[in-house]
Amino acid sequence: MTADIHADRILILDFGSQYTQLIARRVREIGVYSEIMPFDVGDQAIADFAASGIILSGGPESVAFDDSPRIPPVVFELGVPLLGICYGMQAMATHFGGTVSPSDEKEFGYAEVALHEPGELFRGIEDRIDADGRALLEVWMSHGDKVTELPLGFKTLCTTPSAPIAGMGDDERHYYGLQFHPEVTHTAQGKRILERFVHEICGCGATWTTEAIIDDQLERVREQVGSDTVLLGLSGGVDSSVVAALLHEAIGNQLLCIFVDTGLLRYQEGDQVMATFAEHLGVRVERVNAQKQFMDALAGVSDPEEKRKIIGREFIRVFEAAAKTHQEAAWLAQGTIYPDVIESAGAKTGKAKVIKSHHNVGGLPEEMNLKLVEPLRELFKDEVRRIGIELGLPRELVMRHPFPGPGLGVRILGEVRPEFVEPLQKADHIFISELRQANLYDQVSQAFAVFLPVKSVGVVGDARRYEYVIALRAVETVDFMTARWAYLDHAFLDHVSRRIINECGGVSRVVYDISGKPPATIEWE
Ligand SMILES: Nc1ncnc2c1ncn2[C@@H]1O[C@H](COP(=O)(O)OP(=O)(O)OP(=O)(O)O)[C@@H](O)[C@H]1O
Ligand SMILES: O=c1[nH]c(=O)c2[nH+]cn([C@@H]3O[C@H](COP(=O)(O)O)[C@@H](O)[C@H]3O)c2[nH]1
Ligand SMILES: NC(=O)CC[C@H](N)C(=O)O
Ligand SMILES: [Mg+2]
Repeated sequence: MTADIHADRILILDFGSQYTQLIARRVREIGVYSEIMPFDVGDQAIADFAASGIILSGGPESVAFDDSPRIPPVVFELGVPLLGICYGMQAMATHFGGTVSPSDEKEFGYAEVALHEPGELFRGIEDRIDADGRALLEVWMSHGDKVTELPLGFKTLCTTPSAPIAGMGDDERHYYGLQFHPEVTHTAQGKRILERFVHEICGCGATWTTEAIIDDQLERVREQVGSDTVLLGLSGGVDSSVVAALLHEAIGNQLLCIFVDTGLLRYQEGDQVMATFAEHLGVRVERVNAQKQFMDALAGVSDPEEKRKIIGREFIRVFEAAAKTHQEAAWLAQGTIYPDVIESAGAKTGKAKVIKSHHNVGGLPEEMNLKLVEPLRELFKDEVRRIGIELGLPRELVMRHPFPGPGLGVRILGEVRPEFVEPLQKADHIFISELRQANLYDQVSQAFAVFLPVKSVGVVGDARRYEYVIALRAVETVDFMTARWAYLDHAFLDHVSRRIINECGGVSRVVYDISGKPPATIEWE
């Protein structure tokens, strides 16, 4: 039996901050399992979680309004340390009878706080000492409201000129509040502050490590599936590849991967996936050549949502057929990761609007009778990547940009015609190889080419050319929810454009997409 890596655990109650996921990732980076729950999840769920400590996130609302979110009283009955961040601090102050006032001066971005009295939370932490001998911290703020009167039992820990109570604490009950955000990297000592809270104040050990997560998962998967056969849809993307490596380690030949060549994959991707998994890693992989099936199903369809649904449906057909052929299979493995779980919970509450129907194996029909195995369900992408590296997957594969399940089906705008696929694959390949060559690939979060089925005039060798347009897209983002377009060097873009027009055939013009998300999305469809 391996050590229980979930024994020490931090609960994060979400009041709607943009940084809630970041808090959970930071806590895990410092070695402690953490989960996010909505603040109104209910007393039972909060108590049952058995947290060693609770962090109350920031949020967009103002405690000045009576109907804004409040901290559920059960939180104070559990006798565990609490850390309120921004809205969380303001809600805590309100709960204990302090005063929170809207401030004249809104503070966004960089600020310098002076430590007043470090207390347990700031013990040994400072960035520098000013001329008056005060310890200073460089932090990042984003608030309008502020605590103006301390609740009973609390002391002021730190101050800024515009927020005299920028941090408060009660070392007896281990309750703390911070007006700034320790979870963002701009707060230089943020990680150490969280470390003090999680390790020293909550007493959590650093048990959440890559090796321990792997050991734990191997044990759980073996226990879950016994000697049954497991089917896995392997795309060659990061998540399903890491699931493949993990399951291969756990159950060896009981794993059977189904790789679907939709004909809408990246340049030579099919051969690469087979070479990596079947030949080098010894994983059982069955390649289903379904190019014609997908292309026929898409013929004549140009609406993006309809195309996505058709592709999703054809995937299901292929998996169903595979399940029939392999009657012995009792399990279906999926590369579902924690952000998928959080986001689909958000979608279920009906608050989020459907912008795109993301292709998802989760839509598989009940009649398949396959039970689900989702070993990455609790993990963030960076944790998934570390596991992939630890399990010996090639770095290039693990650090790959995400590639949507519908593939080039949503990167050929409008009707997907077979003759558009090859020029797009080639253009994309040129762009990606040049990014790698220039050491830019890892600096952008996702990059790809899009095929625009509009013709434009060009001139080559004194002759007229009337051909299609390729758009290049490269974005920088942390969570893919918002993104900015990458400021790629002009000389670099010029070089890529020339290569694409010269080498791809059927292309007379290359454009670069300079739209952020929002208002644009990352994919064009
Ligand atoms: N061509 C394919 N063949 C088999 N399964 C696929 C294919 N494309 C997608 N899938 C399945 O759909 C799931 C969701 O796709 P998604 O793109 O979100 O994940 P991924 O491809 O594993 O990783 P990444 O996000 O890095 O691309 C995959 O985990 C995989 O199980
Ligand atoms: O597996 C997937 N199935 C899909 O249907 C899908 N649509 C978009 N994406 C990827 O999600 C991220 C955000 O994309 P958008 O800004 O276009 O919504 C980007 O990384 C996109 O590549 C998908 N991934
Ligand atoms: N980032 C936050 O949590 C902001 C809290 C609150 N809405 C304010 O403006 O002060
Ligand atoms: Mg993918």
